[in-house]
Amino acid sequence: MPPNPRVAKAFHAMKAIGISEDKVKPALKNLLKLFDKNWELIEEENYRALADAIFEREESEAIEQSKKIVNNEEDYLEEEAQVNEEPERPLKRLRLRNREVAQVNQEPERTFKRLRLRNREVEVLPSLNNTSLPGTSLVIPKEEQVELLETSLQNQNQSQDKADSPQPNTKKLRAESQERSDPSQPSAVNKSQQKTSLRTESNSVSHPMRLRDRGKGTLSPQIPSGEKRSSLAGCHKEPNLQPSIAGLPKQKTTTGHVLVKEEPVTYDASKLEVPSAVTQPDPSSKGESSSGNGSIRENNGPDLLQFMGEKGTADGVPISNETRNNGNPAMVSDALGAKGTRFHSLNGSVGSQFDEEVALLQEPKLPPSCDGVDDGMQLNKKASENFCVTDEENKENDLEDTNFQHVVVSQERQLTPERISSLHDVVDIAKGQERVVITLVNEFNDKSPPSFFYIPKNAVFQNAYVNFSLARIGDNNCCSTCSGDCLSLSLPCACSHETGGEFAYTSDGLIKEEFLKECISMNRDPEKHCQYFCKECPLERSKNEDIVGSCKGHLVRKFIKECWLKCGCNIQCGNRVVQRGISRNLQVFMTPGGKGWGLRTLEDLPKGAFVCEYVGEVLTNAELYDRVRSSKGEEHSYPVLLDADWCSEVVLKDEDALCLDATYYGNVARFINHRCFDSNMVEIPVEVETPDHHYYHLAFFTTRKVKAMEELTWDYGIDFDDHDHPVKAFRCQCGSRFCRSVKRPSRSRSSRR
Ligand SMILES: C[S@@+](CC[C@H](N)C(=O)[O-])C[C@H]1O[C@@H](n2cnc3c(N)ncnc32)[C@H](O)[C@@H]1O
Repeated sequence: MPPNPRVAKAFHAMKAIGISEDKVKPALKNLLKLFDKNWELIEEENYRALADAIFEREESEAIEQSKKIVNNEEDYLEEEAQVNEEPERPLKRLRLRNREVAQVNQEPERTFKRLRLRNREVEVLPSLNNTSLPGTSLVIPKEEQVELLETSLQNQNQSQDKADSPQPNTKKLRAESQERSDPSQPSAVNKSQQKTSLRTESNSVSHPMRLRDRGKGTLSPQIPSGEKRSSLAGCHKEPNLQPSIAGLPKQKTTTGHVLVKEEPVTYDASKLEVPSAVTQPDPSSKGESSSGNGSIRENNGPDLLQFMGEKGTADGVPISNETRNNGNPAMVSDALGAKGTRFHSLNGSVGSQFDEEVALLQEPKLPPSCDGVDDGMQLNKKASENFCVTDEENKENDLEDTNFQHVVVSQERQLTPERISSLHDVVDIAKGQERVVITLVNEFNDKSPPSFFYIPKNAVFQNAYVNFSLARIGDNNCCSTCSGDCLSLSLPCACSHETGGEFAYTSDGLIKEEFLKECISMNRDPEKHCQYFCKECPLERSKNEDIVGSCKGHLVRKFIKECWLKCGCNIQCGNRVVQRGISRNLQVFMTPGGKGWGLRTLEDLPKGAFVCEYVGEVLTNAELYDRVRSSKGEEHSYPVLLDADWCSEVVLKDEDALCLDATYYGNVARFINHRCFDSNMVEIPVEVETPDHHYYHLAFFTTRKVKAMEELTWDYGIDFDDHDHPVKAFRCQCGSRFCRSVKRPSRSRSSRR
């Protein structure tokens, strides 16, 4: 049955004020009954009746819940009141919002004790329905908690007569809400984003992370087109090229960064701060991903978005709405009505016809890992300590399945609609553009997510020359006579030629063991692998056009070659993994170790699993160089260097020397932090649209099994000793025992890389 457009409109109207479908559905159903399906009454005054019904429903649920809590704790409290007369109110522990607090009890002082007890015991909010997602879990700043508590106490004092007269703190809250909803006022999120983008005191600058196969210098020179260059084509080994650059003889990438964290470098990754709140992935999500069901939303088209000549990204000026809406990218800091924003699906039992209508209207359900919040669950201390498992920790301790009992604090339901709308983007930072929902949580501080446009595929910024023409793909570069799944062929097709006559993938969609091993080795021990050396290296020239340093070498990398448009196989072909996009349950989270945001997996990942691609703007190195110079200390995500046929005999033009920058346009990979040497992911170049390595995709695969909740990391290849580089490296907090930024007198080269 086609969806009832009126239901859809009602959902849409509620969504616009931050109310998710699962809340709308039962209320709408009731109203339809109540009004005998008279839609006019519901639609009046922009669905006012519906909004009221939802809020009333919430309130009565809260009252119910509060009553339960009161009953449960009554006895204990009596005891506690006699034994323990704590003089100080442990305000900081309290996380209840005023409405709920006000409903707990009519006696303020007593309520307070109850709250204190409850928070001490469990630090969990009462009775939360399943509308909360890990991605919506945000801790209320401490000051706000205090404010809320005070507000609630005053509310209680006056609750007998339910007077309408505004109370001081309520006023404050209202003012805050109004401010947020007032379009003329920047929202709280936007304010902090502004703060981030305006930060000038720091010395952050970007630099491209170089693919280790392709050389070392990072910033491209301003090369006049047509200038004759000589380079040495061919491959020869030249180990110990730069003994002075310990640990990273082939790459050096450095960066300065805005937020050089003051926290000490920790080598023991297990000593992590206990979080105030944690989220729980649904155990049922384990091992599951949407990859298995073959639901593909977008692919088969060119894997590159063209944004030729877009202005404003280089200097961080946000792109206009029209620009955004016409293209795929969606700015993550957007407020209401964002394309593809999803809310939690319904779970209530609702009547038949309505159900069908609603079911058809619903956007895809969130992955199971996103909705497994157990209401009122007690905080399991062990779980909270383990909430964030570092790869080091996991490797060494081989954590048994820890049955994490993660608890969400401060959930969606407690927030005002205004607040919800300002935060709702964190439900899916990909804004519906990936096959999975990617949530974002901050359990440590009140930092907002960075402002950037989420794009699921690379996009050309301006000058980069990327040629996708079908004519370039010859018979040897595709398998036009294949059908179905190329991996099932007894004799591998032409698309396996580049990987030595064998496909890089197993039939389970993982990278083959040997292939993976070699890629890891190339990253960890580049000196052991074949390199090219340019006579005159464009990357070196970029550092200093007057005195060009010698080429540091360009690794001859292993590439994955995937089937593409001219191939006869289907999109489910086992040789099309990266182009199908992200299929794993991932989450952006605030790391506790001073590295800022990071990316973690919400499900166990096997070794060799594709996680995500590094997506960003395709820039020429010259453009990047300009960008870095003009960014003047602005925080920059890490650019990576792409191939430029460095060693070819032809003259390299500016538009041939490419890199990817995810600072202003990027995907989830822009949140992946660096870990020296033993990171749990490795980057592997993937050739999809082009038959050469001029432009390619950079994909991350796991180097070992990765447990759910572990942070995902990769080795940026930074040379922390490269003080000559125009950009300074950040202070590494990776916690690896092989950390290259740690000064150890006896550190040998091999111990570092
Ligand atoms: C690609 S971004 C990663 C996401 C970033 N943490 C954020 O909050 O947006 C790279 C930046 O993250 C920080 N970072 C990444 N790995 C780090 C590490 N091991 N130690 C300290 N900071 C790190 C640095 O500030 C670096 O410039």
